[in-house]
Amino acid sequence: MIELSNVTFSYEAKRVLGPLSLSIQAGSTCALIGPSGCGKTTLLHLLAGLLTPTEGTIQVAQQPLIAPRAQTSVILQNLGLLPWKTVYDNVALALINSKLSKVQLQDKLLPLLDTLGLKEYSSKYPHQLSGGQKQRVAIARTLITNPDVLLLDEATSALDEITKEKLQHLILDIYHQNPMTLVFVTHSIEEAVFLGQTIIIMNNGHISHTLSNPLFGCNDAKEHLDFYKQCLEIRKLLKEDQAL
Ligand SMILES: Nc1ncnc2c1ncn2[C@@H]1O[C@H](COP(=O)(O)OP(=O)(O)OP(=O)(O)O)[C@@H](O)[C@H]1O
Repeated sequence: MIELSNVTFSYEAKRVLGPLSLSIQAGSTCALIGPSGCGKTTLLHLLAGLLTPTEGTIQVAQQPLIAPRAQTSVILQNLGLLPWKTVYDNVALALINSKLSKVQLQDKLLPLLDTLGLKEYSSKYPHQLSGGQKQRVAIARTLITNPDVLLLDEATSALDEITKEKLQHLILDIYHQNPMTLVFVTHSIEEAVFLGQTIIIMNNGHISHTLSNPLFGCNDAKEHLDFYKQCLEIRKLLKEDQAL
């Protein structure tokens, strides 16, 4: 689904990523984890087509990626909600080019807002929402277009532990209902192990480790000791990388 071949990226003359080759299977989930500044967001922006590789190529769904794709949805760190639009209109914005009638739009939007626990907030503005509610609006806006690739940049980072867990379960449920290719940047080892089928550890613009995660997809993973063993393994690798 996603193929990177010898990709590098430089901001002005400074190379911050690569060369890096990577293959992500269609319908799988992939966590990107690593220390601050190692290039996770840059990689995600490249996958979104928001940045163009300095060298190398990226293919998504067998097509060269030369611009953002309509079927790829992205939630960036700032969420990109428009403060002057209501929850409903922020989500509806994703379908602005779809030529749906007002009623068709409502039929599509209201069930999704309901699923995400946002129906009662549909006429509220972003500043009237909590951090977790804003994250869910951003997720609703991306899901309404049925993306085949979903890219998340620290989607749960600003949230308290319980809200974070709820959102992680919601992301897993959404994935189970409609498995898209999900790539997410996280600073949380637990989030990587809970949501990542493949866990990619990055360091200094390179991939230092790629792990396949047998615990992925299990709703009650956090009830099992193996989950924490996997977390410890990743913690160890991250520490080893930083000691280099
Ligand atoms: N617009 C920019 N211009 C110049 N350098 C940049 C720019 N954006 C990022 N960088 C540099 O590129 C490198 C990678 O940044 P990136 O944001 O991809 O890292 P990250 O792993 O996502 O970090 P964090 O976890 O802190 O969000 C860093 O050294 C950063 O300073």
